[in-house]
Amino acid sequence: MSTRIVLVGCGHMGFAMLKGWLGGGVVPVDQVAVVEPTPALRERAAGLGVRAVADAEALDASDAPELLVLAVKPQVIRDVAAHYRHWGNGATTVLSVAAGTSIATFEDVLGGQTPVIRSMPNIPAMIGKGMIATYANAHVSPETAKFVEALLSCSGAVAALPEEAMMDAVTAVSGSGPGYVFFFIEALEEAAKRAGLPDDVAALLAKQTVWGAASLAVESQDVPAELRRQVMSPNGTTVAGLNVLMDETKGLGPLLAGTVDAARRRSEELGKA
Ligand SMILES: NC(=O)C1=CN([C@@H]2O[C@H](COP(=O)(O)OP(=O)(O)OC[C@H]3O[C@@H](n4cnc5c(N)ncnc54)[C@H](OP(=O)(O)O)[C@@H]3O)[C@@H](O)[C@H]2O)C=CC1
Ligand SMILES: O=C(O)[C@@H]1CCC=N1
Repeated sequence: MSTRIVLVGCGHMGFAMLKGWLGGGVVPVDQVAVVEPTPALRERAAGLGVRAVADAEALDASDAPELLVLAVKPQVIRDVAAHYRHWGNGATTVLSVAAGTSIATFEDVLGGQTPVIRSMPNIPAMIGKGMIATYANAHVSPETAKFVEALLSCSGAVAALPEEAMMDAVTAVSGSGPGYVFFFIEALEEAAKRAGLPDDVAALLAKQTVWGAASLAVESQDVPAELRRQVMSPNGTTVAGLNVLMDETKGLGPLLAGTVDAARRRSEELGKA
């Protein structure tokens, strides 16, 4: 059986996506190969049933996959991609998840006719609840585009972007976003402890509140602002709390705007490095 997908880099994001694909049943395990230099991570991937090797040289160069997924750090992606130059300008489509790295970078390293899909997933892909944005160059065939959409859908919601330039903003919002939300949970837990609650109760309240509110926001016909109003009893406790959180200069609104802007600028910088 020939290899349909080669996944290069099976760290946090690569493994999260691999789990989603195999869980979704879109591709059988014997059609996926993983390249990962770290032995423990290679063993973790092999534990899912896929073939896992330490470097590109361990793969058969004549066995060109339909998809070459690059899930390594932006700082090394150019050097890593160069090991797969023999699959450029051909039938193999490159799917990148790297922050900042442009399609032009892959065309430069692998050849200008190489089909490339740039994507930005996020870590909840691990449990099929990710957000994945994509942008493809003109060389990607409709059949491969359909296969990749089915594959990525195993990991969560998929949105095709109208312009590649939007990828930096997407990275700052949904790519990094789980990090912001995890910190919100940590901060709510800390505040709960400071308010006198035991550690285990504080941890449970923080996680369950964010999970419940996020689930309701996704499932409800009402927009989040309407759901918020439903919690705000006149002159009640929520109003008192939100008066702090919604402060126009020091509240969460300007703080998040600054947060997303800093992450977007860093994504742009990574693209220039
Ligand atoms: N983490 C996240 O939430 C998200 C990450 N991304 C993107 O995903 C990419 C990977 O990030 P992340 O998973 O967090 O990083 P990790 O460091 O967890 O994973 C990258 C893995 O690639 C391995 N690697 C290094 N060189 C090679 C090589 N030549 N061949 C194969 N594997 C190699 C690394 O090994 P070693 O450590 O030994 O170098 C590491 O295990 C980045 O480009 C990032 O921008 C995108 C969206 C979200
Ligand atoms: O922090 C990063 O650079 C990567 C990209 C988005 C999430 N993690």
